[in-house]
Amino acid sequence: MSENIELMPTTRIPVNGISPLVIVCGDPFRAETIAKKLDNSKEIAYSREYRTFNGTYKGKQVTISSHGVGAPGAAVCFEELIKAGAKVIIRVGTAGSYTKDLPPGSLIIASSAVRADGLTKQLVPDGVPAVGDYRVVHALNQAAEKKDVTYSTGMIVTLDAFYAGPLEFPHKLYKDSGALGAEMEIAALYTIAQLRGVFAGGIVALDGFAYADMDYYDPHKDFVAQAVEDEINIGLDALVSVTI
Ligand SMILES: O=P(O)(O)O[C@H]1O[C@H](CO)[C@@H](O)[C@H]1O
Ligand SMILES: O=c1cc[nH]c(=O)[nH]1
Repeated sequence: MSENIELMPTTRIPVNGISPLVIVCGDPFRAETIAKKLDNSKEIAYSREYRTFNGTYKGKQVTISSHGVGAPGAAVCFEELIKAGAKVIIRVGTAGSYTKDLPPGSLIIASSAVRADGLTKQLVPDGVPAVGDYRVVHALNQAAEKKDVTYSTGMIVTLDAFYAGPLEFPHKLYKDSGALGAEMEIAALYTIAQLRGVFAGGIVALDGFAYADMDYYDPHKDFVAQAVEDEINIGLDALVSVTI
């Protein structure tokens, strides 16, 4: 008789088949890169843009999952991970910088995110902040302090659009309001974590300036690869050290 394992509908992640400790990233190939750092790594699901691995890092069971580009698709991943058993979720992503003090190749740990996305507007009222769990953010800071990296901790902006239309992105307004950079999913992660009672954090590698002309966007440079490698190690170290 075959075992009846319940799978989540969209990601095909097995219910109760993952670790409570989860790293998420946009790119399914980055999920594989992270999984290669684990002992006994095993791919457990690959559906649409959602690729999921289980393995062991520094003696603890962890899960790695990709969520694709943009808040709506990522939200499906976050919700299904939580239904399957995730308790701590750390996003390891990329972003554009708002400040010359954080040049491409450096890192941002997101203590909070501006909800400049559409998804969270359909979940919670305006004015509800998207905040990282203080223990997860602290664990990320502690792990970053042990590495030779340039990083800062603060507010990030989560946008839906990547390539601009005739409307100008309000990057200057966000920068002047204190934001350090822009990406596309952290506000969704923090909002959903707050709603579902789980603990989230995020770290991003800067691949350029957010206000630059995206026609020249190139996230495949060596210094970006190095920054991504650094943040993966920081994310994994934080994940297995966080006390909640
Ligand atoms: O590198 P990831 O995790 O995919 O994150 C960033 O890269 C994508 C845009 O190229 C968006 O998903 C943005 O948030
Ligand atoms: O959303 C993103 C991701 C990477 N770099 C950017 O400028 N924006």
